[in-house]
Amino acid sequence: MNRYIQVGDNTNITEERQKATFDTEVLGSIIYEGQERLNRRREIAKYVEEHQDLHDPKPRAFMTRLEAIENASRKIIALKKHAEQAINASDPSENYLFQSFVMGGEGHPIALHDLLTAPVLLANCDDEQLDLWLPKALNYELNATYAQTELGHGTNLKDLETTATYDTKTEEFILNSPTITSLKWWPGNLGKSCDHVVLQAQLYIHGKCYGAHLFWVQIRDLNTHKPLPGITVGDIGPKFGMNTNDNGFLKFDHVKIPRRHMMMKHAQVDPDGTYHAPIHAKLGYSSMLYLRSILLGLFAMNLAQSAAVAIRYSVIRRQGEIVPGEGEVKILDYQTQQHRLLPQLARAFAFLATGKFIREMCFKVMQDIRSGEVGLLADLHAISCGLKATCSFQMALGIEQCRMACGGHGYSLASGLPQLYSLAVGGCTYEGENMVMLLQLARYLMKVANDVRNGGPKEEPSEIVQYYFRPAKSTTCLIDQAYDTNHQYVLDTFEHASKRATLAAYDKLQGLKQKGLSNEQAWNETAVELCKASRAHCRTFIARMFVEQVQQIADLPVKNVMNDLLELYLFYEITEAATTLMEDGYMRGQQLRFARHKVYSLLEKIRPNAVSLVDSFDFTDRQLESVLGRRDGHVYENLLAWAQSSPLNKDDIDCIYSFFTNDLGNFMLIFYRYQYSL
Ligand SMILES: CCCCCCCCCCC/C=C/C(=O)SCCNC(=O)CCNC(=O)[C@H](O)C(C)(C)COP(=O)(O)OP(=O)(O)OC[C@H]1O[C@@H](n2cnc3c(N)ncnc32)[C@H](O)[C@@H]1OP(=O)(O)O
Ligand SMILES: Cc1cc2nc3c(=O)[nH]c(=O)nc-3n(C[C@H](O)[C@H](O)[C@H](O)COP(=O)(O)OP(=O)(O)OC[C@H]3O[C@@H](n4cnc5c(N)ncnc54)[C@H](O)[C@@H]3O)c2cc1C
Repeated sequence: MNRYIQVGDNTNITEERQKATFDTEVLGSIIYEGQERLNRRREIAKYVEEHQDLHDPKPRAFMTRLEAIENASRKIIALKKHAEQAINASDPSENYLFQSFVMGGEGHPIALHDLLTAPVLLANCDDEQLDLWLPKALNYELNATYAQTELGHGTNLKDLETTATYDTKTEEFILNSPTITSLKWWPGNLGKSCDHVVLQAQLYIHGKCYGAHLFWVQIRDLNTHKPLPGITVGDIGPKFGMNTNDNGFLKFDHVKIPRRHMMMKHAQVDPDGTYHAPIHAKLGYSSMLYLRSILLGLFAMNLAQSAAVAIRYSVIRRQGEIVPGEGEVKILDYQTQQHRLLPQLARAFAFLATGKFIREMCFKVMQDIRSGEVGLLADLHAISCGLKATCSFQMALGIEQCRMACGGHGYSLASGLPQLYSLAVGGCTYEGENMVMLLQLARYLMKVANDVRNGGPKEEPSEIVQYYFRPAKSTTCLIDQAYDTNHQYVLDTFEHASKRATLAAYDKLQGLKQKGLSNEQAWNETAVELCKASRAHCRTFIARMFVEQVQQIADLPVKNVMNDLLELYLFYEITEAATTLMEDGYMRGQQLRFARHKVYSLLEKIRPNAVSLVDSFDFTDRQLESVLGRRDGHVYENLLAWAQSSPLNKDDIDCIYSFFTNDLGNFMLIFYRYQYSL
């Protein structure tokens, strides 16, 4: 049952909805973790629809960067005025929903503040500091961002150059940017909007460097918004995407801040300069841990949005015949189209299940840290780094695949897909460049491999890596066994691939060290294999999360369709991992062919449910910002209306004609006449 069936919709899409074998409402409540949340989502969306001041005056594709930033500023102010009435403003998930409906993902002047300030303060400030700063942050009396990356260093935090030198005489820190490469570069909303920063700077006391620490620093006057003395700040210019966000640069010239403006929950500096180290050296990196963990759910939604656009469009678009003489088919009937799109949808569901697990694990770790417990920190750091890299990469490729699957119209900004891609692909870079993130997970996996090679773990291993220590049930792949209804053999296959990749990287690393290479040289020469191991481990983890999620579904029709998607995900991933699996003889050609055929038959099986599956996400047209992905399927007439709203169509003046009216134009006219004897 698809609840979106409506009179007046394009019949091509209505007939798709009539084919649904499951209730979109039930799946929707699973996606949004409960019927109540799904209902709230609808209420908030309805509120946004009903208030015109929360809308864009024209498609954002037709705005200049400046217009888009002004529009975003106007809307965020309107949004804050409406918040009391529209949502439970103290509930972060309602706030996030409301903002995403109104603002989209391109950014706005308080995006970073909303995303990070409260979590960073809560994780890093002592009680007295929290009392002073948190209420102001929550009441929007100030607007802060997270200033870590510098012109010269983003990845390698150990070599950040901004200094915070403690002066025992005045009990102040002196902030300085000693070189051009030490300028802060990239922080969101730093360019024009924010007045405070959470600053990562190297702490120096009596000439000794204690590494990067966090400071709370005011950079602009709260009344005039002018930079404070000693501060140079500005926007870094247009980017590949996220252009309504004013990512900025920042330079300090011996700016003084009070001692108590160092965030002192974990590390402290006494008035006399005595330093107290934190219980874990990397606690100051917790904002990255937090964001990497919550980003996975966002990646899932970005991918689902692009699948929603491309799948809906693919049942409207008719092109060519499959059976000559039977008329043009919907492009979704082509196997190649299904093969391009449906695995993206399956991955979106897989990432959603994974994101939920990691988000909950992150909240637990944050809670533990507050009570002085850091036992799970390394586990979460490793897996969240690996998953951030794996999911953002597959999401970005998936969105681009959806865009290309829409042919020419996918190239138009009317599809919404180029904007979604340019926004989403940033996730491969921010919060840690993807290769670097895979290598962080690999560090952790090498410790696991060391235990495997040396007689087992010294202490109970985390649940996430326990499979490395379990003996394999079979030395060959059994995925073609018909009775593998709970997908255990497929999971065994992924586990085999992870173990093999991890141990191969480990053995290579050890071999190189035995040949006399230093740890660092050996690491660099094994880096590609290390990344492979991380990806394989992430694939195993995601697959397990998805299997467990589907196993828990109570509603049979939904469970059936989700099981189809799950199988598609699993067998598609097997075909992707085939080289590794066949390299050691674990999988045979016959099994690879079995996996491929499973994929093809699942594509056919899922095809009738495709539109209803994406409908279950309950995306509003405002959210999708896509003429191709319109819920009512009226694509062509709206493509024309969209094109006609282009400022270029405002009048009939020829741009070349106006060019001819100036001197250079006259010259060009003479030149052309001469050239072509006009
Ligand atoms: C719903 C959400 C809506 C979202 C809307 C999206 C909007 C997007 C906004 C985008 C905002 C973007 C913000 C940013 O990008 S902020 C800047 C982020 N920067 C990075 O991520 C930098 C990447 N670099 C690092 O993280 C580190 O430098 C790196 C981990 C790579 C290395 O650090 P370091 O050199 O100090 O450490 P080592 O390699 O020597 O490792 C030492 C050990 O420490 C462990 N470690 C490292 N980090 C952590 C951590 N966070 N927690 C726990 N442990 C950590 C590491 O594993 C090593 O352990 P071992 O020695 O035991 O192996
Ligand atoms: C849209 C966007 C928003 C951002 N917002 C913020 C923000 O709000 N606050 C903030 O502080 N920062 C922000 N950043 C900065 C971001 O966190 C960094 O760009 C990111 O961490 C990558 O660092 P980098 O730019 O130094 O890349 P580099 O480290 O220079 O990467 C370049 C290449 O070098 C490789 N490389 C680097 N080190 C290694 C290594 N050790 N081993 C192997 N390969 C390596 C990388 O894999 C990559 O291929 C943002 C960036 C973007 C794009």
